[in-house]
Amino acid sequence: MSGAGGGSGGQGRSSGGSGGQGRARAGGKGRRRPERDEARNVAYDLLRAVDERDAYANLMLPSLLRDRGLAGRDAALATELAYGTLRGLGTYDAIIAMCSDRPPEEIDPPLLDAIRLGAHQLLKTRVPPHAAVSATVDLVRLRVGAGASRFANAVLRKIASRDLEQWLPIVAPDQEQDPLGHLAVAHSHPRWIVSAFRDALGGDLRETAELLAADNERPGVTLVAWPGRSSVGELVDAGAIASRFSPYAAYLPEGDPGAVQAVADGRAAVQDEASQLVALALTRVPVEGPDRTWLDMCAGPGGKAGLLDALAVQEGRNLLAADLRFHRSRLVWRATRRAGVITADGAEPAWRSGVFDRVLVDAPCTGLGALRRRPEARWRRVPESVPDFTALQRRLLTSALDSARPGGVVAYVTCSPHLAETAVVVDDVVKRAGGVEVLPARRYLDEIGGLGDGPHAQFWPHRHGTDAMFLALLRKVS
Ligand SMILES: C[S@@+](CC[C@H](N)C(=O)[O-])C[C@H]1O[C@@H](n2cnc3c(N)ncnc32)[C@H](O)[C@@H]1O
Repeated sequence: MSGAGGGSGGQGRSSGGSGGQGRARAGGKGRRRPERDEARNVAYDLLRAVDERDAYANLMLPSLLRDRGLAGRDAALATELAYGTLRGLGTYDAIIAMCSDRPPEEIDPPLLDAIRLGAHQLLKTRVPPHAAVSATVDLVRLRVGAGASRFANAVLRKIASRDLEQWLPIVAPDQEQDPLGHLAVAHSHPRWIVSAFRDALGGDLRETAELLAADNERPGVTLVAWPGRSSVGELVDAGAIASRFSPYAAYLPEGDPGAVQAVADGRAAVQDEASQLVALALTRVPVEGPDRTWLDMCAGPGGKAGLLDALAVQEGRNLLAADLRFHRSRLVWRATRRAGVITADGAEPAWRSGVFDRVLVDAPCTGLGALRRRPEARWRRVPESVPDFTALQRRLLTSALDSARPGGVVAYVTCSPHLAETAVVVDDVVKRAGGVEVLPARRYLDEIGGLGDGPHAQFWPHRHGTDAMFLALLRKVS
């Protein structure tokens, strides 16, 4: 397929403000003024911030929407366009490459982001094709430049000549010859992540495709009713739906969680259901002897600590919550009521060894289990970062076992299903430490189906509607 564009494409001004550009003409033959569409501009600004400043889309978007005065449907549109584009850009770039006279990496980044935004509208939304093309061309005209808008127009018209189903067999590697490459392009994930997911799913490519598809869906909002402070009934009265698995969870089908009174009061919060369940599982394992002191060793920003704290208050236990970073410990302090909160290195603990009855180590990880929530994360992570994480995870789990008393229980948790960060770390540390019993984690998760066959438990977005959270439960025998 021949490329579009010609010499002027991508040579326009780089991204800048739009003020005073209303007199510019639209790209192509049209003589009308380009229209500024605030939802698309916000989406575009978010893409640029992610690219230029390594911004976190989910952290930056709320203030961007607020500053631009977008709410309701406009805010939803801006969010969908930005997140959808960030998630899908692996697929979109493969299609853009077929429709342009230069590979995506040679297109001026501000222009490339705008074209990706247009490609997303054309291939994944119900925006009519002519509106997707003209709105994107207007955006390019206003934000990048006139020459660039002609290039964008030509590329987008080529993209619009087929729908996504028709493009995929053209741009994705053959499914039989290169199944990983096919899944990577068809579901817009880096190949190394597809490979890690396939391994964690026992080599099942069909299920790997289901997981990748689930990663591209917007996750629902799950709330936690902190026991003793609010209840699932209260959340249900506020419009939520009681959850499938956690006795403290409710799904919020629509609306702003901050508008739920219990959340506004700090008696409930937003928390993934698997996050609740792994913390709960730790509290459910019977221990012989005293059960007074609990430790959350990597507690920031305080999701699991919030639930453990509420349970500890109810059951008369003491929780110590630690995090390496001061600002993360402050967030833990805000999320808890009675817990002791400290800034400390869990790998070189400030506390005495062998004193805690229950220890949670929710280790820093690649976060590959939460790709639904962080749309740009899949493109930021690199396989070279895995060994650094696994080295730290080994140190933290070893230290957690050291911190537990004989007979005490340790929960090792990651928000990643990558085997190198999950079972391999646990097997390795258990072997080296000696005197550790591996407990059947599923027994403490109400035997929820689909958590795997081994002693550990692995949640999955496509099976459970949760993040891909991993749990191993270990008892220190001696
Ligand atoms: C996966 S997050 C924990 C999430 C938290 N448990 C929750 O549910 O909200 C990992 C945390 O470990 C912290 N961390 C990293 N290295 C650490 C260390 N050596 N000791 C203690 N905390 C550490 C990070 O700052 C980060 O807040």
